[in-house]
Amino acid sequence: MQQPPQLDGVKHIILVMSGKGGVGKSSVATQLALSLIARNKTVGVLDIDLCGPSIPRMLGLDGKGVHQSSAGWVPVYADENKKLCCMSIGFMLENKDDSVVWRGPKKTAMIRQFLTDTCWGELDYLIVDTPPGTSDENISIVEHLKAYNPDGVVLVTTPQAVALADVRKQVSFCRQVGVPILGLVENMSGFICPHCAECNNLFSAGGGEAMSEEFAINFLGRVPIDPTLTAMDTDLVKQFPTSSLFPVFEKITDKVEEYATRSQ
Ligand SMILES: Nc1ncnc2c1ncn2[C@@H]1O[C@H](COP(=O)(O)OP(=O)(O)OP(=O)(O)O)[C@@H](O)[C@H]1O
Ligand code: SF4
Repeated sequence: MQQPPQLDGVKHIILVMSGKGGVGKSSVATQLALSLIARNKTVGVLDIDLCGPSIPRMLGLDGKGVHQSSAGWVPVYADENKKLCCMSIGFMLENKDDSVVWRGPKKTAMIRQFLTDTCWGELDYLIVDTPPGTSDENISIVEHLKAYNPDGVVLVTTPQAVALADVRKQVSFCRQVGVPILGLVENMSGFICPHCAECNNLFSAGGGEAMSEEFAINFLGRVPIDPTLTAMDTDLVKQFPTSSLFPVFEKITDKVEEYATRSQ
């Protein structure tokens, strides 16, 4: 398949996936992007969760729209310095609560259009937030990006056994479709007490680390539950650098940058 020309200026492509819904995949994708822009990188976030797009809400961009220019779709910028741009079906719905009820071929066509018709410009990183599991969207994005050699996948799970079992399927999916796995993040791992900022383990911790060893993949880190995160949702871009999750993501981002070695 021909390389989409709109991605010519993109240095690294990272997909964020999870086997199960609600484990914090979009949060991890967003926080990784915010951590990268704090390092002065330029970042694009492509939300291909067509049936449940959450990136616009997470970045406080609900109600914003994508503009059409002569060169293609202009993504929505999330910050004043234009370091972070986003593309999501959520920017194209008349009402944010409208549901997208599409069959596979229409979803595939939309994903292709996101890649080929968006003016991504010069980006250090394009982070692709995917729907949970091994849906049509996940298969399409991997097929479309294959010609472009994505750096790999960041897998997200939670400590509960069922999410860990689902991650096994996701590892197998990545291996079957031939996309490298950059590593695994264990989200909602422990709880930061709002009173004393101490981190307590709610569920047994360490499952993600053990699973990483079992599958010979990198363990990127544990992200605790931070009760202030939901409150930050509306202004995450400004508040994230001062949040308790920022130092956690610094370490995760160090590893992601180290492993994202796709040749250009
Ligand atoms: N570490 C965390 N601390 C506190 N809240 C979190 C954390 N991670 C995620 N959340 C919250 O959990 C909810 C679900 O997270 P998110 O939307 O990122 O999950 P997802 O896996 O992308 O879901 P979906 O299956 O819908 O794509 C969000 O409200 C988010 O703010
Ligand atoms: S961690 Fe400490 S401050 Fe927080 S709720 Fe428990 S006992 Fe209270």
